[in-house]
Amino acid sequence: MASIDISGVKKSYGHFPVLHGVDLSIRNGEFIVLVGPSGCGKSTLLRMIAGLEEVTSGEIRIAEKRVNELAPKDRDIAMVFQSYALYPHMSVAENMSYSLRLRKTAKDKITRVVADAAAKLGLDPLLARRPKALSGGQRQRVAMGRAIVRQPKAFLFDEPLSNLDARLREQMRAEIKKLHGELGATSIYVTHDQIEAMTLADRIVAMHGGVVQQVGSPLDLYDRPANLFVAGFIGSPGMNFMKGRYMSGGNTTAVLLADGSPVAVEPRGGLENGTEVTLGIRPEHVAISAMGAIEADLDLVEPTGFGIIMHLSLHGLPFKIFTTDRSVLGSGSKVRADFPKDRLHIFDAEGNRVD
Ligand SMILES: Nc1ncnc2c1ncn2[C@@H]1O[C@H](COP(=O)(O)OP(=O)(O)OP(=O)(O)O)[C@@H](O)[C@H]1O
Repeated sequence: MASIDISGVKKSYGHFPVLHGVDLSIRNGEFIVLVGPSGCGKSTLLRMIAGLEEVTSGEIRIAEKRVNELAPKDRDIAMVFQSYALYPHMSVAENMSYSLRLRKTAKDKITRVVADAAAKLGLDPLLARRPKALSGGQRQRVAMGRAIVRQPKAFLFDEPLSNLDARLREQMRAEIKKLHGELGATSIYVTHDQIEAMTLADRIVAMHGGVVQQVGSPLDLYDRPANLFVAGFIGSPGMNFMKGRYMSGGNTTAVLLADGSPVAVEPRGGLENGTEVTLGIRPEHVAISAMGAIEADLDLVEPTGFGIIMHLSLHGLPFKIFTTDRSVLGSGSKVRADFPKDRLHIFDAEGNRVD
């Protein structure tokens, strides 16, 4: 196990910059998830840590040792890919033991380590099979088994579950989390799936356009998103945004929306009167109420079983409410609601959070 330190890391392909300077310190044993939309540079960052891509500038240290110039095989890390990358002509046991055999590890130790990993992953009955006789989930487990037996300093995961169907993904996600609890190994996991990021991470690194937008615990990012990008990316259905002007005077502080209607907010010391802001509220935090100050037109209702997503228009703009109260289904074409003050987020003209 090891800490991983990334300082001032930049990457360009030719003249095209892909990462604009990443600083990140990962503690020994921590589970870090790099999350962001396609093209944000998360795989490039992971591949640089693995040694599969050169670092253009900056430094990467694993267990406090600079690794920029080290070949992947000398970095003592294990990578688990979405494609599994198993050897088709080898059995499960042979696939799992391959790296140890290469290192000329003693036979009895190999047997013991492979048996341990197989037991942890529920692979005992499959050890003699070839990969083609396994399901996608079982292959993914073998890929993890192969990583575990090496007892590396860190595990790097590149979208390992994206080839699996939704139910299996959920199951494997829980298994990876449980395994991390048992092994306590430093792990970096890349995904574009924010649910995977929320459920797995000790800390999430949210990326966009080659820039780290926020680093924090899953609930930090959910409760206090640093900017509009993180606010919109984390949470499903996504946060509602409304443009307006911040007004504070006397006993009232409000954001005046485009149509002039006021939404009462807590005062924000850093904002001047009249500043343009974006107000945000999550669909699950809107309080439906017959006496509510906000009135919106109901366009569409999506019952998900667990709850109901209501698609509305508020002053002509799309707006969503999520509720588990089924009685709203009979509520007609208008919905009244309140925005609880403590659930409102305010972002300044640059899109940064204001508290
Ligand atoms: N070998 C390469 N040569 C040129 N550009 C590249 C190369 N590899 C990646 N890029 C570009 O770098 C950017 C970041 O790619 P990267 O694969 O890291 O994104 P990502 O966030 O992992 O996206 P995805 O989820 O789609 O894999 C993209 O714009 C991509 O087109």
